[in-house]
Amino acid sequence: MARNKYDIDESLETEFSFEQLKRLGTYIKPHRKEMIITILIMMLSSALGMLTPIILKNIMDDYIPNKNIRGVVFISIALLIINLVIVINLRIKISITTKLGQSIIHEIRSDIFNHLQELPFSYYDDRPHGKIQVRVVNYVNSLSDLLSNGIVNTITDLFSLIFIVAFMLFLNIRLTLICLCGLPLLMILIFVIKKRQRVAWQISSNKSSNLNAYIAESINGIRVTQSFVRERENIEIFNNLSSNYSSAWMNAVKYNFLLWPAIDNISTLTTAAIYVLGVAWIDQGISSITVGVLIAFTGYIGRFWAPINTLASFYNSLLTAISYLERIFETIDEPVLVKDIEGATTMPDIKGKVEFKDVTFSYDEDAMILNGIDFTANVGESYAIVGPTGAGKSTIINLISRFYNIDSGQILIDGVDINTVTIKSLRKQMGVMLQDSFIFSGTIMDNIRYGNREASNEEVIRAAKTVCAHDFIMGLENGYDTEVNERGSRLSAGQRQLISFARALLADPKILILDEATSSIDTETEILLQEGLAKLLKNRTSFIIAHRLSTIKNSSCIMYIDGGQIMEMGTHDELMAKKGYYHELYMSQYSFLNDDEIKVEESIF
Ligand SMILES: Nc1ncnc2c1ncn2[C@@H]1O[C@H](COP(=O)(O)OP(=O)(O)OP(=O)(O)O)[C@@H](O)[C@H]1O
Repeated sequence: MARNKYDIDESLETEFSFEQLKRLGTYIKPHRKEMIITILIMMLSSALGMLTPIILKNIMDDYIPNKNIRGVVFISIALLIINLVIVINLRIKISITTKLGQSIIHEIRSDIFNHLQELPFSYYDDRPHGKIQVRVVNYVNSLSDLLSNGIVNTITDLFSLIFIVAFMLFLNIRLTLICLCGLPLLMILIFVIKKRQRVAWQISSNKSSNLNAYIAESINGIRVTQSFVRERENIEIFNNLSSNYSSAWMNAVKYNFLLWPAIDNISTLTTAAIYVLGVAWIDQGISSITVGVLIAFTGYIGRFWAPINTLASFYNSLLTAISYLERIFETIDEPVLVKDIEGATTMPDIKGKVEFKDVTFSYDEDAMILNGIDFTANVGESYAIVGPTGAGKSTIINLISRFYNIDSGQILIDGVDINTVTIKSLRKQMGVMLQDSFIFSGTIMDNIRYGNREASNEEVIRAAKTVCAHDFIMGLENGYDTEVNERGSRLSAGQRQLISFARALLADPKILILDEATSSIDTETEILLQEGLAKLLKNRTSFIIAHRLSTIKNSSCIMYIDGGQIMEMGTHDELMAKKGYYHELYMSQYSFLNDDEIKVEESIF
């Protein structure tokens, strides 16, 4: 998929596909027992409801003319009991269907969320997160009505309709045929608006997705917005997207509203025809039509159009739901591009040799990012990757953990091609600290333990001490049990980095990847950290990206990357002596210091 953003509509499925409904059926199938019970209960209610007009007919044609008071009282009690049973059945139905709808919704939502956990970085690179979120929350929620009431009501109403028509035919065939004349008219209307109505709902779901994407983006970027006083412009964009959504929704709902008045009119028309013709036929003395028959029949007309109304409303929600289902299933079906190959084996215990053999990689087909990367990192050595911004440094380290598939070449760990082992067994043995040191909502302890769920409190604290995070954590009101918000907004950038640093260490990895791990850490803490880091890096192969070159001066090897290629490789001294790219970069960082000051600065680290 091309990259999407909040003001770009997602593509629309063109054809109405019953596949979506068939798939929805697979979620409903395990609950068929409850569904059948509810349908049976509702059919009983509907059959009982059917008796009322027949009973009324008997009162009119028989009991009243014959002054049968006992019969009238008896029938009234029977009607009361019928109504009571109907009410109790309705209560049972609501309780079962509400639970049923919610559990199906939970299953669909879990399927999307579970799949999202598997999808590679590239999926998230390509679309706004708000558009993903709206599928998991809003779209799935919007199926609630369809699943909890829609299906049961529809099946029950279909049966009711069959009962009603049977009762009507039993009462009088002529009058029944007049009533049924209204149906073809309704069918024509549904056929005419069907396609437009479906597209209108698809457009509405797109606009709601755009709006959500923008809201999510604005919330994430609120600090920048306020710093650059962009609130007015943001409100304008929001108003625009919101009004687009409102108009799209109004347009879609307009089609839904077409059906009810149409049904009302057709129903009134047929009822009027039945009265006029019924009275005329009684007048002509047609024996099968009595006043009682006419009254009973008009009772059935109301009951005949009520389920049709519900069926039409089900049809409306079905079309709405399909536009959401398309998006939901699209996410569930999104191919997991970075996945285990067939027969993938478990990565043996890693020792730490990492080889890149002529690796090429691109995020988008038309822009090559890495071009022929070739290097070997030996067990237990530290490799620094430096170079200008956008050179491809983070990309290289993302490939070691196989966050993306490479285009060509090979990446080997201890001689094993990482494509041939399971991703889980590979990543479990890596300690990765990415540029974005993400903090999850929860305690500091939980956040560090993210690196190794089995780690004891003591191990967590030891890791925090190693990276010099312990002191600041103990300074928080509840120490390690202090609750932090999502993204760690109550922590400083450096504190967040220290926590994610500890998290990476806790996994006790043989390969450690640190992307800008110390960029926000003050010099004093960094000096302390260097000590811990030196201990920590011992016996581990590490890859460190750092713009502050003092941090990586002691690395076993420094790679200078530019334009997706390794331009230079060697120790700090070798590269300085070479007076090439690295030398230039180093000198540019310290150009404000004279030679003596550089010596002092260097001696610190
Ligand atoms: N998810 C992505 N999709 C498309 N292009 C990307 C993506 N991430 C990075 N790029 C592009 O790939 C190139 C290399 O990016 P990378 O993040 O590896 O650079 P870097 O050397 O780590 O930069 P910096 O020092 O600024 O972090 C850049 O041109 C960037 O625009």
